[in-house]
Amino acid sequence: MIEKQEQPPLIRVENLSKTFILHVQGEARIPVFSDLSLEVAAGQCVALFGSSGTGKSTLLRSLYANYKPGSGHIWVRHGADWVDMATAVPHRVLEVRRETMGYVSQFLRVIPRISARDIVAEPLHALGIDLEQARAKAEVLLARLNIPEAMWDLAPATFSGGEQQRVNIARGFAVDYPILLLDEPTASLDAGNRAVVIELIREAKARGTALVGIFHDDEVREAVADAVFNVKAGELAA
Ligand SMILES: Nc1ncnc2c1ncn2[C@@H]1O[C@H](COP(=O)(O)OP(=O)(O)OP(=O)(O)O)[C@@H](O)[C@H]1O
Repeated sequence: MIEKQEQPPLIRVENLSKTFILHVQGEARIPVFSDLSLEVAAGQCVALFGSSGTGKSTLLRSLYANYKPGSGHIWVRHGADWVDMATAVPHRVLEVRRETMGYVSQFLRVIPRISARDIVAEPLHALGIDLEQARAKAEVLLARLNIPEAMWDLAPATFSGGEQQRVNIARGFAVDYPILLLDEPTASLDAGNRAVVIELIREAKARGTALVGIFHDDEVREAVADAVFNVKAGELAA
């Protein structure tokens, strides 16, 4: 029997705690989670789980260094180094985001007058990929996500919610990041486009990407997640 090769971890969360302090409301304290530890390996997809308000989004945003945790570490494998996103200086955070860690948020940040094609191509071009090559990859992704060709030259400000979300997903998958964070990537998609997103996630896993996501859709979670992390209990279950 051939033993399954153990994959190396790409994310190591250690004893992470977060309390929001509302300075404009009399220093009110909102404890969200404490002492969370979690490892995510190459090729593994971990779904964050918990009822509304347990801190799934807060954890995901902390991994991306949008929020600063109160204590603990978020080690991410960045090339040959380990970078702690909890303490990294801003230029290091930006470097990790550019090269190592992608993030698909729920909503597209539209940029006036920039076409859908260029919004998707931009993260690749930022890595030094030739613009025409980056645009070609953007077109493949936009086509897979069923954005009609006639819309590729348009700025997505006027697109529907689902169309904007699909442009956002295309942008998130443009670069083959070693780590990808997904915040409800299928929230406003129909069944056909949900299936495309499932395929994209499976392809990323096969390439060795480590994924952490929030999937409210049971069907999507079951199709892609290898393990579920209960944010309230701080426990990982297969
Ligand atoms: N920027 C913020 N400032 C203050 N409190 C916040 C902030 N973001 C989240 N919270 C609080 O932290 C707690 C966790 O919120 P979070 O959005 O992480 O939960 P969630 O599990 O993702 O919920 P849902 O499933 O409803 O999206 C909530 O009580 C929320 O009010």
